[in-house]
This record gives sequence, structure tokens and C-alpha cells, in this order.
Amino acid sequence: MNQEEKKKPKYNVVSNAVFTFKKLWEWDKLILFYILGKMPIIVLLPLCGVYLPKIIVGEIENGANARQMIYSVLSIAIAMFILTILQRFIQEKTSLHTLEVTKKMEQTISSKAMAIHYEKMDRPHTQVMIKKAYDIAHGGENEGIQALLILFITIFANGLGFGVYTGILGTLNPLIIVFIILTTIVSYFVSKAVNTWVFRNRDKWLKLDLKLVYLTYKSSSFETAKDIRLYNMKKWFYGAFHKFMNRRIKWTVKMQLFYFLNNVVEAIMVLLRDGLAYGYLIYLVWKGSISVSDFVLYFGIISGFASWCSAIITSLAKVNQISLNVCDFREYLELEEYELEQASEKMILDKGQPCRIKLEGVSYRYESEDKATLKNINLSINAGEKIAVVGANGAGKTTFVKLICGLYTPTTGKISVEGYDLAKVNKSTYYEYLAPVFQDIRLLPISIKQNITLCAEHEVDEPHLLKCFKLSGMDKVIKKFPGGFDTLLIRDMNEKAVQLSGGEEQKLMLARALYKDAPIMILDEPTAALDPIAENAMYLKYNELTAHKTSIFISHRLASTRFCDRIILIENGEIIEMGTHDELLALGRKYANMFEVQAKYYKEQEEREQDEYIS
Ligand SMILES: Nc1ncnc2c1ncn2[C@@H]1O[C@H](COP(=O)(O)OP(=O)(O)OP(=O)(O)O)[C@@H](O)[C@H]1O
Repeated sequence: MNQEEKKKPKYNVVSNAVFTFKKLWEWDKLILFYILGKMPIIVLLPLCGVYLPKIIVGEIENGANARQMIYSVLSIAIAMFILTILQRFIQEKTSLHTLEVTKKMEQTISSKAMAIHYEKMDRPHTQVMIKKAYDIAHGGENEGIQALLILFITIFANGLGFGVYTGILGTLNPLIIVFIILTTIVSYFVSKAVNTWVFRNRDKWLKLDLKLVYLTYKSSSFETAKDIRLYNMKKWFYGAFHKFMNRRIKWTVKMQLFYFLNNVVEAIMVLLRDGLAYGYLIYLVWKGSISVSDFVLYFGIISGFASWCSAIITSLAKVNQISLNVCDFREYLELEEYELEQASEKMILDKGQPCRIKLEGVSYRYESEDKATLKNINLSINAGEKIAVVGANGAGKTTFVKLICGLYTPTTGKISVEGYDLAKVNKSTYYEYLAPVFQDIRLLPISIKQNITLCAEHEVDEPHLLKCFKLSGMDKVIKKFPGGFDTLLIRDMNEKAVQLSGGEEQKLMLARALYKDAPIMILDEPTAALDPIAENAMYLKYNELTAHKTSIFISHRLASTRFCDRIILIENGEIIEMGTHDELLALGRKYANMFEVQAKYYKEQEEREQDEYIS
């Protein structure tokens, strides 16, 4: 048995029911009212159905006149009609309010997703939890968390019906009751075993579902459309679909098999139960122990009693399953949030002053990796210092800045900013002092201006914005759009949106970081997509861009690091060289070697370009 199969639910059914009640009370009180309203109908409607034929047959037996019969039938029929209308009404209302609850759950899930600690978000397990939470939100009255209360009401109402019918059947033969109960208990345990199996294994098919969602999204998104066509990725997509779909189908087949066995056991139990009970009734009529109208009544009561029992049993078995859904939902809501820890220290610094950053024995290992990506990093960055981080691909540069950003927590060691330990500080207060530009660019479907300022129109500092536009080079970009500042982005969401080029997007990200005007600026290859003129312009303006700030600049273009006060060279997760550009050249080791190779390449390229120009 593996780890997952041993997994025990974190909360019991009662605790989950209390949680559900509180949440529904918070999201939509009316749904509770409608769920409760189901109870009398569940009990009364079948009772009317059972008594109607008995009354008719009884009155025929007693020679009642037509008027009497019509009154009796009409009164029960009217009661049944009212109850049925009420049942439909409540059903409609419950469905409507279920939609409301789904919306509220979706909101809750997405606000939570935006607040989860970044490091947790990076884990596949968290992605599975998010998928489960959304599935539960869309589960409605049958699978959603509200189903738990609906089931409780169903059990309670069926319990009432069970009590009434037990009283009636008790007068006939208590052994029949015992037999019906025994057969339903067998059904319950089989059904419980099936649900437990589903709970223990569902993570496995949810992981496959996530892969299938990824494939569906990627194969139909504009983002990948170009590569799919030019590199004939269709074959790979079909293959991957086929592979994961086959695995998914195998799980579905297994699950169907378990449900089928469950249904077979259920059918056998019903056959035994009804066969014996009806046989006994026929025997009593044949013996003359009961009248025909009593036969009709008991006949209805026995089948009704069995359905009360099976409704109770089915609901009890389902209670476990839904309770597990509630557990999953609760566990998702309990994931650590980056700004959650109320008790954690708030970072309070002067935003106009650059910050000191200190790394002491910092190592970091990704959860999925065996070895540490960063090892024993010791570094003190002075307030206002301009640091360049260089190294080969995969050396650990981005991981290093993500640690400084507080997105990851060191596996060992400590990072402090102005004496505040990042592991203990409230992250949202720290993020105010950071203005990073990462390699992967994510823009919002709003205007260029809003993408930069990320605040309400009346809060925009226009002179500062204009300065940032100029410094980042965005002033030239917007000139070509009639909408200027207010040009919309992201075509998927806005029909009138424009598509920025990679370099233009990078300039926008730089403008966003500049506008934030935070004391720590982090630039992870901010010039990778810029043309040589824009890149050169940025280097020339580097001091101006980072004035009065502590800055960390990652670049593969070693010539650009000259503008920095200190360069650190990372190799295999360790700092192997540190110093100014001239010091590292004088050292004559790895950095000097890398610089020489690059300088030669750029010199040759320059000469080639000059030759081409002359000829
Ligand atoms: N989320 C992750 N989970 C597991 N491993 C990761 C993750 N992110 C990065 N890594 C691994 O950590 C190592 C360092 O990655 P990192 O992105 O820090 O390198 P880098 O120096 O910034 O590289 P590049 O110059 O190519 O951007 C790589 O081997 C990478 O595969």
C-alpha cells in the first residue's frame, strides 16, 4: 500500500457538516432554508402515495358511497398535488441558489490561489488540490459541499419515514423489519468500500486530468499555434493525448467496474428483501390473516420501507464521499498564504532609502530535486550597491533572485533585508520594497498605462509615469498606437487590443518596475529581447534607472555588467568568483575566460558588420 492509499481524511463528517453550514450561511443563507424545506416533503409525499390505494380499496370493501370515495380520494390527491408543487418549487430554488454557491466557491478558490505561498504554487500537488477544489465547486447539489447538508436532511427525513413505517410494519411481523435492515446494511458496506477506493485513488486520475487539460489548452492556444505548425508538433500532441487518455480510460473502467459490482450487490439485496416480504404478505392474505386493503397498505409500506432504508443507506455511504470532498476543499483553503501569518513581523522601512541584503549560508533545493540548486551562499549586498549576477544556463541565477524576493524560503541558512529575517517577515509588506522584472512576461488585459501603474486612475502619478515611459523607452512604443497610453492589451480578452513585440513587452515590464519606485530593483535579463540600440540605451541609462536603489542585475552579456559595482559569478549553485569587472579580469579565471570569448565574438561580429557596410 503506498502513501496515498494510507491517506486518512483530516476532518470527520460532523466537523465537515459544521464547516459546510457556516460556509453556506456566509455565501447564501437562503439555500439553507430551501434545503431544510425538503424535509417534510420527503416524509409526507410517499405516505400519501401509500395511503391512497388503501383508502380506495378499504372503502370499496366497506361499501362506501361514491361521494364519500370522491371526498377521500380528492383530499389525498390535493395534498399530494400541493406537496409535489412545493417539491418542484424547492428543487428549482435549490438549483438556482446552488449556482450562487458555485460562484461564491469559485471566487473563494481563486482568491485563495492568488494568496498561496509562491513556493507551494510551484508544486504539482497544489495544482491537483486546485483542480479538485474547482471540481467540487462545480459538483452542485450532488457532489458540491452543499450536498453534505442535503444528505443530512435526506437521512433525517428518511429516518422519520423509517420510524413511521417501522411502527406500521411492527404490527405485522418484526422479523420482516430485521431482514430488510440486514440486507440494506450489506448494501451500505459494499457501497462504502467502493467510495473509499475512489477517495484513495482519485488523485491518480486527477493528475491525468490536469495533463489532459494542459494538452487541450496548449494545442488550441494561439501561444503555441506557430510552433505546432512550423515544427509539426501535431504528432506529439496526438501521441500524448492518446497516452494519457488511455490511462485515464483505464481508471474510468476500473471505477465503473467497482460501481457495477456495487449495483449488482444492491440488486441481489433488493431481490431477497422484496421477494421474502411479498411472499409473506401473499401467504397472510391466502391464510385470511389480513384483508385486501391491508394487503395493499402493507404492500406499499414494505416497498416504501425498503426505499427509506436504501435512501438512508445510500445517503450514509454518500455522506462519506461528500465529506471527503469537503475535506479536500478545506485542506485547499488551509494552504499557507504568503501574507497570512498575522503574527509575523511587518517590514517597515523608508521607501526612499536603498536596502541592505544579507545571505548567510543559504542553500536551496527544489522539492522535486535530489540535489540543492544553490549551495551555501554567503553574501552581503550594501545599501545602494549595484550587483550583477552572471553564470551559465541553469547555474541558479533566477533561483537566487527568487530567494531574495522571498518567493522561496531557503532550505538552510537565512536571508535578511535591513535586519528583517525574510523567513519571518510578513511577505506582502516586503513585496512593497521590491520591483523585479522577470524573464517570463505576464500582462493583464487592461491598458498599457494600467499595466504599468496597476492602480486606480485617480491614484496615477502622471509626471512620474511620463518619466518612467521615457526611461524605459515606452514613450517611443506608444507613439505608433492611436490609443497611446490607453491602448488595450491581450487580444483574447479585448477585441481592440494590440499585440506588443517581445522587446516592447520587456520595455513595459521595465516601466512597471520603475513606476513602482521600490528601493530594491531586480532585473533578470531585462535586455534579452531588446534590439542593440535599445539595449545600449538601457546600459547607458542604467545608473539613472537604479539611482538610490539596491539593484541586482542578471545578464549573459558580460559587457553590460561593467556598470555594476560588483559582479558575482555562480557555477553549479555556488559563488565561485566575486569582484568588480576589472578585478575579475585581473584574476584571470572563469569570468575573464567567459568575457574573452564573448568579447572576441562581439568584436568579430562588429568587424563583419563594418565590412558588410563598406562593401
Ligand atoms: N520550479 C523548479 N523545480 C525544479 N527545478 C527547478 C525549478 N526551477 C528551476 N529549476 C532548476 O534549477 C536549476 C537552476 O535554475 P535557474 O532558473 O535558477 O537557472 P538560471 O541560472 O537562472 O538559468 P538561465 O540562465 O537559463 O535562466 C536548473 O537546473 C533548473 O532546472
